[in-house]
Amino acid sequence: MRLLAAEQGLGPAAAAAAVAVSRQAWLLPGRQLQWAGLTSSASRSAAAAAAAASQSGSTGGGGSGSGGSSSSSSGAKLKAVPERIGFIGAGQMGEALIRGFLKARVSSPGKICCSVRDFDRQDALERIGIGSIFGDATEGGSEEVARFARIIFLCTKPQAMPEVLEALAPHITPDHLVVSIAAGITLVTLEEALGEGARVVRVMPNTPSLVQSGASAFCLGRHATQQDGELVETLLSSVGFCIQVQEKQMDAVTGLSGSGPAFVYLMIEALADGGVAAGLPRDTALALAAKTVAGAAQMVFSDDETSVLGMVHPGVLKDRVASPAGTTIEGLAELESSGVRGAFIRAVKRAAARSKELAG
Ligand SMILES: NC(=O)C1=CN([C@@H]2O[C@H](COP(=O)(O)OP(=O)(O)OC[C@H]3O[C@@H](n4cnc5c(N)ncnc54)[C@H](OP(=O)(O)O)[C@@H]3O)[C@@H](O)[C@H]2O)C=CC1
Ligand SMILES: O=C(O)[C@@H]1CCC=N1
Repeated sequence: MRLLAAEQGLGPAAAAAAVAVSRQAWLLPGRQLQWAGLTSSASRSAAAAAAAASQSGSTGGGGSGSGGSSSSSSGAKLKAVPERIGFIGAGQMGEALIRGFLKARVSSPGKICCSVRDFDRQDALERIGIGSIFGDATEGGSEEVARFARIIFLCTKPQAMPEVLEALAPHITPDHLVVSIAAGITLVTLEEALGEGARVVRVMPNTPSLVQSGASAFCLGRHATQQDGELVETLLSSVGFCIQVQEKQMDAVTGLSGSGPAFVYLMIEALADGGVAAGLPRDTALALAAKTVAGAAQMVFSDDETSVLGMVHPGVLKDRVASPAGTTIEGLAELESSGVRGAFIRAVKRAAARSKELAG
């Protein structure tokens, strides 16, 4: 398209517009995109705000800390959530959420409790100020969490969920909202295990929530109210981007944004290896690789003449980097001949399929 514009003697602006037209095919006509409950009419500013927040650094979503409000990563003022929050399991993802909520000041250490199994976990949580730490969820911990909190996050491995749900079920009342982050575990499984009328939300967060740059999706169970959805959205928005999806999309979300950080880390590591191979010291190579990935991701959310719903198509951005007969196109050709694009697609599909398998 760019070549065509040049052949027609168009200037850079007209050429950019021509590229925009070609790239807009990626958005289906009339498509409604929902970002954290916002409809497409508002999503451009939400996406731009998300990018602005992430540009402000790792604490970009952090709140003012006064007056009981904080800022979401979309820049909107969030009210601190008054309800007490319990975590059953607080490992990699549970602790990332706890730290993220605290950093965003959407909750406070006195309003959070955890059920954990080992002393290391207990120490780590005490160091961030959590005072109410209970033992194994299958040995009384769930009862104590249910007594302490009205919102209960289930953050154990999917394989541990049957016994955790069995232990928790007798203590769940209509006042509780149960939020599961377990890959693959369906709303029906959660609702059946927790008993008739249980208010359940299924969430797929990711670990960058720790630094207010998470990407989460959620779906509501049969008995969860709109207010429950708004509450979960408030919490997840405080630690990054959040979007409501249909449950049938949750395995795909898991394969993409749940597992995705690991795929990107592998890419950063490989880029840094390339830098070392080309002669850079390891630390310089790693810093350049990670900053390049972060900056490239932010560019997708930049608002230019080609953007649609606040996003620029990555193909447009890629084309702007690659000069004719330059360095980038040589590297891109190498990636394409190595099948990297297909490898990423297959990685997401395989991870999504594994999420489906975990449903049992
Ligand atoms: N890691 C990630 O990036 C993401 C994970 N998830 C989901 O989050 C969940 C947790 O994953 P992750 O944080 O990685 O796993 P971790 O193993 O790091 O954390 C799970 C924690 O749960 C604890 N636990 C297990 N059984 C009990 C019990 N009966 N009572 C109290 N605590 C218990 C474990 O303790 P112990 O160590 O003693 O076994 C562990 O600390 C999974 O369901 C996963 O699918 C979702 C999105 C992203
Ligand atoms: O690897 C896993 O199973 C979890 C779910 C998504 C990310 N980590």
